[in-house]
Amino acid sequence: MSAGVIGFIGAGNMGSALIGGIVKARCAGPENIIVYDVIREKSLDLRNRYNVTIAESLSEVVIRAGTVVLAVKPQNMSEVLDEISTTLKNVYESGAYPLMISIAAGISLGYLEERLPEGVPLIRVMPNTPALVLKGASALARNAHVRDHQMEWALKIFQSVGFACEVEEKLMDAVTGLSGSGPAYVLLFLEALTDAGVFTGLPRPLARELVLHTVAGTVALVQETNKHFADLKDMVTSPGGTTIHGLRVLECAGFRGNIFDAVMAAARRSKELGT
Ligand SMILES: NC(=O)C1=CN([C@@H]2O[C@H](COP(=O)(O)OP(=O)(O)OC[C@H]3O[C@@H](n4cnc5c(N)ncnc54)[C@H](O)[C@@H]3O)[C@@H](O)[C@H]2O)C=CC1
Ligand SMILES: O=C(O)[C@@H]1CCC=N1
Repeated sequence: MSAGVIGFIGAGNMGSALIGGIVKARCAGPENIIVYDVIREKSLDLRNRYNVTIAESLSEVVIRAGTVVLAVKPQNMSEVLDEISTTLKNVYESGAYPLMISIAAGISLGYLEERLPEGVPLIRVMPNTPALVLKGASALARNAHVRDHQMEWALKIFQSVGFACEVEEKLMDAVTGLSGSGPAYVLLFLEALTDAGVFTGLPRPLARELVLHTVAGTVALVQETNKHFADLKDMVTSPGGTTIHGLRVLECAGFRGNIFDAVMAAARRSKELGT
């Protein structure tokens, strides 16, 4: 096992987003990243793009990596854990356990502990897809076997692809419903806003540019002024003007309530996936 080697089990949307981000941010060189996916084309694609190493089996990742990221769907987690459990015991007999990191929605530390040998250091993470462009948001929760330096290393990995912080595990379902699933809500909004621009007569490329600059500019406005969202909203909203007419339609359609419901539904699903 090499301490600096990061192994990935699963190279789908999220595994590849993290690998791309880690390489771009130079958190680890491609020579220190090893990947295994049951669909070999996915690993080959990553090797073509980033020059990372391909493993021939799950066990090879566990044997060679000091940190192993489990990036398979929650539904595939049980089979993966069964398969790596024995290898983990063998690795321990010749040294120490690798740090195991799961990014699977809903899969709790307790679930992982039950299926892996006693004493394995485990971190549960909820990242999101903007990690691919180093703008991700991740929350990390650890079990009792994770030492501070291991947590710092894991935070460093996820900070290399954006914002990352440690939270108590009881907050993970809420984090999943908000920032894990959040990019999809935002993209739906961006798409709807663009379509609305097209509906009112704007050429699509222009509508898209206006939407992207409006959203990026608004985020920058909040970050730079640090003002409350409502104060900045009021700045846009003239008495009897255009904005208040638009806002009224959104309020009457239950815009805020729908967002509450969406985040709650996703958080509930995260909880269900872990049971
Ligand atoms: N997509 C997202 O926005 C986010 C996903 N997640 C979590 O990340 C995990 C992965 O999600 P995605 O990347 O979206 O899914 P995905 O389906 O794109 O990727 C999963 C990969 O795992 C591979 N796989 C399945 N069984 C395997 C096995 N036994 N050994 C090795 N590889 C195997 C599949 O071939 C696939 O490439 C999930 O647990 C999800 O909850 C977390 C945060 C955000
Ligand atoms: O939809 C999902 O289950 C995953 C977890 C968070 C974002 N995507």
